[in-house]
Amino acid sequence: MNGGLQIVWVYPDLLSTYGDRGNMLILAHRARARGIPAQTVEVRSDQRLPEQGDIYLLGGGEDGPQALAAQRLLNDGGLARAAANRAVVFAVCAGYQLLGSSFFAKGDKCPGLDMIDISSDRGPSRAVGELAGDVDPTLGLPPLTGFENHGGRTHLGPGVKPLLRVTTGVGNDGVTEGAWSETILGTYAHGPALARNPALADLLLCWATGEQSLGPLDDTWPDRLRAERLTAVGR
Ligand SMILES: NC(=O)CC[C@H](N)C(=O)O
Repeated sequence: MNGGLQIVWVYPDLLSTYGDRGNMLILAHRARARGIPAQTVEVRSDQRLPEQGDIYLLGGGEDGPQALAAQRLLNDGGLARAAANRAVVFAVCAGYQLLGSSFFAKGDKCPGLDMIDISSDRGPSRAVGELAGDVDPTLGLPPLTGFENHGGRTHLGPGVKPLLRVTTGVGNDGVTEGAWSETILGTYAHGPALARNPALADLLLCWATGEQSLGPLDDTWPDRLRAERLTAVGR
């Protein structure tokens, strides 16, 4: 982090469904509100990814754009190199699946970036609706709330931990949701996830800045949103 936080939105032209770009806005806002300068960079799929970013964000996408994004990210190689240098990666849905060894798109098995120990196949039906559950206690976060819409199911290897135990929705397989390892975290939660889960945004900011904690913010509005969404699923 040289003089400020660089937040990179990866391939807005391919991976950006259900308001996932909001994750970038939330991170920049919550950093600046703590006096941490933050710069946002949007990198299209025909451009090289910068490797000095502090946080890389990937969103959801339909099968075709997802497969193309994976191919271009594999050719580019920058995301894997940045993560190997301990950049933070936060990936949603299609972006989450393509960080693993393989995923399915339009019936074909596609190679992923193999950055985390997951693989995805197809489920018996599309998972659409609210997604909620209890986050891995080692992360110290309140329950997660999000919205999911995916056909894939994700299987976790021993190299990653699930992000949460599902209480509503499907996530990876109806039992667990998302995965994390070191400074890479993936989830099926749209919403956008970081607007619905500001504590998760702050965790990513702590990982990126090396801070143990960040000063409190007025979270009246996000708290209202969380209460409304969690009440809707009986929590
Ligand atoms: N919303 C998404 O990103 C969908 C991801 C993937 N194409 C699937 O259906 O599983």
